[in-house]
Amino acid sequence: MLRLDTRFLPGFPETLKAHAEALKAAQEALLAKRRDPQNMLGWIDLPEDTETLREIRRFREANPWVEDFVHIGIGGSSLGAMALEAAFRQSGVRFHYVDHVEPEPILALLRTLDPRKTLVHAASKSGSTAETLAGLLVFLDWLKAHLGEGWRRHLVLTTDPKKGPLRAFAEREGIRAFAIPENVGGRFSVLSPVGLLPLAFADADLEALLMGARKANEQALSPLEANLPLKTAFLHHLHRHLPVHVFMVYSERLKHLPAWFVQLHDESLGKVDREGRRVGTTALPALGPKDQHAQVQLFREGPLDKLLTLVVPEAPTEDLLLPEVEGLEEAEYLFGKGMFQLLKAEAEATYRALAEAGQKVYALYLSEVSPYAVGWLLQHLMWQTAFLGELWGVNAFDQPGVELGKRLTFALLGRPGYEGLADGSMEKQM
Ligand SMILES: O=P(O)(O)OC[C@H]1O[C@](O)(CO)[C@@H](O)[C@@H]1O
Repeated sequence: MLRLDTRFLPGFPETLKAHAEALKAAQEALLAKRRDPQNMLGWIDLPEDTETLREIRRFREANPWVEDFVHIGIGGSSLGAMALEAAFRQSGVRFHYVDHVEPEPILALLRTLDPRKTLVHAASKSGSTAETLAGLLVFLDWLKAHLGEGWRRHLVLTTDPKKGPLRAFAEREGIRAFAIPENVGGRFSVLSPVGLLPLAFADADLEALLMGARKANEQALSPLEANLPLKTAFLHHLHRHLPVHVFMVYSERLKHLPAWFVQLHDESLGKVDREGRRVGTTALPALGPKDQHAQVQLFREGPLDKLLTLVVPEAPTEDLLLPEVEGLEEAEYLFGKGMFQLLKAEAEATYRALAEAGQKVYALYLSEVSPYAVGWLLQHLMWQTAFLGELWGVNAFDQPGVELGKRLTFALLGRPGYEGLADGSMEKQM
């Protein structure tokens, strides 16, 4: 379960009420877009897709031999899987992420893997992302060299149901390929097979994850009083003059969650709006308590240019008692306490210290770090982003700003059709 705490933002409930009509209009405008698949709102329906869940389960059961799972994908095609697998892995399967194109770590990984026990999963909505294709080329070659005709059993793809080079390749070669629904974009795809397939090999509780996400859906479809994502979206809207948004999570298990959120927030909302204005706030990832010893100095005494969200678990799923040790009396105040009590106290202390410094800060409490609560949180954040897109007058589901860099890369690599871009005639193409 998720709970919002705005105790250091006085007047927020009244301001929220005063804007109820505008927020209702934003909610209605977003929901009206669900009728057209072009609007890319298919992520709302993913938590209901029990058929895909069954298929993924069957695939996992049919492949009990997997000891190493290599996930090739980048951005939305890897960050969510990585965040959830790190938090909820229960199996002994080892996970490796190829979400980069640096040769040395890939070579180092290949030297440790046994191809007979390795499953390679390449995930890409478009099926044409250069980094992902490069990784796939290397691993395909490696599988073929070691396994001959047996390589097909060691490769699984997740991509668009109809379009793109990966879909075509899967069909030509008869490789198992799961689908990201057409109307689901990469950074909203964590609850599609992009995230669910690796999580199935992690033996994570997928039902609970999806059940939690359905709770966020329930809230997002409710009137304002019960609509948590609309409320947090409004918090961001109210503070849109603050350029930095710190997303600070008090959970080691969720250490990769801020990176997933950064892509969701920045790539969805950093845009030119309908009036031609540049809008957006810059999400900054932070992890408590580690960043208390790295970034909090800046948050306390640096510029008052931030809205901070602290994500804090309310209870542990398991706790550790801090024992008494003779000779370490300096730590006496810790003796007999649960370690979680220290974590909670640090989160609360940082919350108060940041508010005292004059930063704008609110907390989102997670009942615990469980698949259910985190599924709820992820879907909540996707709704928050979608509502913000409405409030800021931008399309939260495209990313035109990344295209030029991609085209220039193609030109630099001599890809046919992109000639001229790399040699200074770029301006002509812009
Ligand atoms: O899933 P794909 O198509 O490989 O894209 C990977 C990532 O690249 C982007 O398109 C940005 O270039 C992201 O939106 C996306 O998550």
